Amino acid sequence: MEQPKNDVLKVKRLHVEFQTSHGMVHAVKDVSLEVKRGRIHALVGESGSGKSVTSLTIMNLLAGNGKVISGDVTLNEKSLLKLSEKEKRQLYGDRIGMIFQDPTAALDPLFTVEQLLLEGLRKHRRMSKKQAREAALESLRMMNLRDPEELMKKKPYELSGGMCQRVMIAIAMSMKPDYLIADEPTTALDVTVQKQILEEIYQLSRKENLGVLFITHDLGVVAEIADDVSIMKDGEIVENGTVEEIFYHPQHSYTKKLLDAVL
Ligand SMILES: Nc1ncnc2c1ncn2[C@@H]1O[C@H](COP(=O)(O)OP(=O)(O)OP(=O)(O)O)[C@@H](O)[C@H]1O
Ligand code: NI
Repeated sequence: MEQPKNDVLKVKRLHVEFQTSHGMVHAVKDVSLEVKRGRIHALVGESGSGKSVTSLTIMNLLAGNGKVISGDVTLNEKSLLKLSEKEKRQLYGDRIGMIFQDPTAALDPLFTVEQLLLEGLRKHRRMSKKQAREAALESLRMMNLRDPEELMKKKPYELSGGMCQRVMIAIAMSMKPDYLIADEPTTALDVTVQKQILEEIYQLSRKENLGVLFITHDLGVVAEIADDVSIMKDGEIVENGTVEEIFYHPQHSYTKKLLDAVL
C-alpha cells in the first residue's frame, strides 16, 4: 500500500470517562498527541494518570464501562473510533500493533511460539504455510533471538521474561506494522534485559520506520529512547516537547518535580 507523506497517528482533544459504582471517573481529559513514523513518543506519568486508558482508546480496546465523551483518534486523518468491526480487524495487528507489560499473560500458554506467530500472519496475510514460517523466523531473527528454529518449538512458559517479551515484539513486528503501542513493555524485566529491549525497540523505529507510542513512568527510560515526550498528570497532558526540551528546558513544575526525582 502506498504511504501518504504525512503518515501520522493522532489523538485529538480526547476525553474518556468511566461509569463506576462511585459515579463517573473522568480518566482522560483533553489529551492530544501525535505519533510519527520513525520516531518514539513517550507518554509519561505516575500510576493512574491515564496513560493506559489513552493507549487502549487508540486500540479501540476500552473497557465496557468506558466511553469517549469527545475528541478523536485518527490515522492519516481517518477516525479510528468510527471503524466497522471488519475495518478494525484489518487495521489492528496489521498497521497498528500493541505490546504489553506482561508478555506471559498476553501469550497463550497452550501454543508454541511457532503457532503464536503463524496465527497472526495467516489471519492478516495471504501466505502459504511455508511463507508464513519464513516470515516468522525472520521476525525472530530481527529481535536478535538466537536459534529461532529451536525457539519456534517452545511454549511461552519455557522462556525467560526477556525472551517472552522479545517473542511478543516479534509477533507484533511480524505484521510489519506502521505503528506500535507499547504499554510499559520493559517494566517487569531486570535492568540489563530492559536495556537490551529498549535498544531493539529503538532500532525498529529507525530501521522499520516504525512510529512508537511508548508508555512508561520511568524518565530514565525516556532519556534512553524517546524523541518526543508528553507528560501526563491526573488525566491531562501538562507538558509536551522533544526529549531535549523536556530534559533541558522543562516548563511545568510537575515536569521539574519528576526530573528532580531521577537526577
Ligand atoms: N475500567 C475502568 N473502570 C473504572 N475506572 C477505570 C477503568 N480503567 C481505568 N480506570 C481509571 O482511569 C484512571 C487512569 O487509569 P490508567 O490505567 O490509564 O492509568 P495509568 O497511567 O496507565 O497507570 P499505571 O501506570 O498504574 O498503569 C485511573 O483512575 C483508573 O482507576
Ligand atoms: Ni497503565
